[in-house]
Amino acid sequence: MNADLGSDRLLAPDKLEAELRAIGAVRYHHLHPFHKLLHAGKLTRAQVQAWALNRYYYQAMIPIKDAHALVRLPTSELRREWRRRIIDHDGDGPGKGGIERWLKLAEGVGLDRTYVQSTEGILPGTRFAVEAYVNFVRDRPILEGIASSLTEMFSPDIIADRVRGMLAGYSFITEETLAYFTPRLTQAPQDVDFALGYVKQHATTRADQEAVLAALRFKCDVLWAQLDALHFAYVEPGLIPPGAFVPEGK
Ligand SMILES: O=C(O)c1cc(C(=O)O)c2c(n1)C(=O)C(=O)c1cc(C(=O)O)[nH]c1-2
Repeated sequence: MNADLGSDRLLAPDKLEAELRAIGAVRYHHLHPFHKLLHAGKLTRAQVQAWALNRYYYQAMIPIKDAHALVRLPTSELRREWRRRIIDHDGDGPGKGGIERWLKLAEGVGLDRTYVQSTEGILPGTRFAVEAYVNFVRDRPILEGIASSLTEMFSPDIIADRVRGMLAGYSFITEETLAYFTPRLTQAPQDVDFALGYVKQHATTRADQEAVLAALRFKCDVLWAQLDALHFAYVEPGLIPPGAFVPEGK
C-alpha cells in the first residue's frame, strides 16, 4: 500500500504525475501474458483473430465513452478538445477514422467485417469490462473520467513494441494491416497532453488526487480484464464461453 495514503497533504502536480506513471509501470497491460505472447509472435492466427475481434468492441465503444465525457465538459474550449477524440475514432466521413481502421485490421487477419461489427462473438469478459469503462465515465465526476483516459500515457511504447513484434513474428501480418496504430502514436500523446494537464490543474484536494489515482488503477483493470478473458478462452485453459467466437479448426 502507498505510504502516502494516510496523509491528507496535497501532492505537488509533478508528484501526482509521478504517482500516475508509477501505476502504469506495475499495472498497465504491457505486462499481461497475453500481450507478451502476441508481441513475441507466439500466438496462432486464430488467437490473433480472437484478439482483433474482441478489441474491436473496445474501439467501437471509445467514442461513446468520449461522448459521455463531452456532455459534461462546461466550456467550448474543453468540448472542442474532447470532440477531436470522437472524430479520431469515428472519422469525419465514411471510410475514415480509427474504428474503420480497426475493421481493416480485423479483415487483414481474416475476419468478416459484418461479423466483427455485430460484436456477436465477443467474450462476456470483454463486454463487461468495456461497459464498465463507459459507465465509469458516464457516472463518475468528469475529473475521474478524464483521469481514466490516462492509460494512454503508456500506450505509445506498447504500440511500438506490438507493431515491431507482430511484423517480425507473423507471416500473415503486414504494415497495412497494422495501419490502425500509426496515427495513435501522435494522437495518444496529444490526448495525454490535455488530459494530464487537466488532471494536474483540477485535482486541487488530496481527495481529488486519490480519486484520480484510483481512476487510473480502475482503467488498468479494465484493460487487464479484457486480456484475462482472452487468455482464459483462447490460450489456457482454452475454455471458450457459449456463443463466443470459435476459430476455424477448433
Ligand atoms: O493499443 C493499445 O495498447 C491501446 C491502449 C489504450 C489505452 O491505454 O487505453 C488505448 C488505445 N490503444 C487506443 O488505440 C485508443 O484509441 C485509446 C483510447 C483510449 C481512451 O481511454 O480513451 N485508450 C486507448
